[in-house]
Amino acid sequence: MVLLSKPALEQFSFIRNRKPTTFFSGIPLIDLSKPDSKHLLVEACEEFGFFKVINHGVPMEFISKLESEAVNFFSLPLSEKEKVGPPSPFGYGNKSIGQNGDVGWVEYLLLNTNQESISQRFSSVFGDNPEKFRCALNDYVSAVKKMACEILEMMADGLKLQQRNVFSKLLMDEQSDSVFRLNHYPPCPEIEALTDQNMIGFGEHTDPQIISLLRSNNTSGLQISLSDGSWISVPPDQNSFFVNVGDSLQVHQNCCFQYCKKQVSAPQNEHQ
Ligand SMILES: C=C1C[C@]23C[C@@]1(O)CC[C@H]2[C@@]12CC[C@H](O)[C@@](C)(C(=O)O1)[C@H]2[C@@H]3C(=O)O
Ligand SMILES: O=C(O)CCC(=O)C(=O)O
Ligand SMILES: [Fe+2]
Repeated sequence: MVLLSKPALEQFSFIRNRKPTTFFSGIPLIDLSKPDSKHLLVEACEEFGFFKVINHGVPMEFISKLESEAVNFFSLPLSEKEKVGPPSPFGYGNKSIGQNGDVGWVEYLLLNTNQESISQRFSSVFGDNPEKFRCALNDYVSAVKKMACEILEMMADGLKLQQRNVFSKLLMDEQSDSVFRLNHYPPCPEIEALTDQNMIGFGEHTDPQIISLLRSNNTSGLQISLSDGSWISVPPDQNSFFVNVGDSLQVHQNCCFQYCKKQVSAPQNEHQ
């Protein structure tokens, strides 16, 4: 029998002392079926950097199929899952996140969204029916990419940029480095009961991409940091997607968004 004493547990880098935060109700809501949402979308990117989308067009059938395939995959014995790991950079990972030695109480599959790379390496793992997993992945990833393009094009529209596809073409490029990540946060009741603290699944970070689209089953835990440095809990919603502005868009925002604002608010001055 192995027992972890409290001081030993405190050494655990998975556990932090962050106080639980209350659910926040002010997350901007964007209805993708309304063309007028483009203005709200730009505002949400600028002011908040995080928003929730509804009427996103990703069929619930695709979402449920992928979720059930993911549950099957993560239920496999560790030795089976490790056949497609470690992520270098793509594949199955467990607790180690990224190349900088970060750890979390999470296991995941990290894939390139390029269809070919999704279909190759993983055939051996998906048990009796690899086609089923592959198909669920392809359907889901294609539908989410379509939604991401719609969001990026609405954003370009909202900014009155001449080329509507200025952002979305980066995603549609065959060489696009967009990634798909399937995170599973296993329960850890023993340690949580002993420490009275929640395990950190995926520690504090920013996403380097343009945008990240997040969807979870009805599980709470996602937190975001506001510009004043406070952390808030995002109320889960399994029927919606959450969009996080990544570092690359934030860089654009700092120049392009401000520039476009000037263009919109003082067009005459621009010509003088
Ligand atoms: C801890 C980390 C994992 C990550 C690189 C990072 O240092 C911080 C950002 C993480 C993230 C989040 C979005 C994507 O899943 C990812 C592939 C990325 O580009 O940034 C991961 C990185 C990773 O898993 O390597
Ligand atoms: O799993 C989540 O809800 C968020 C994880 C995350 O931030 C990421 O994968 O970049
Ligand atoms: Fe992230």
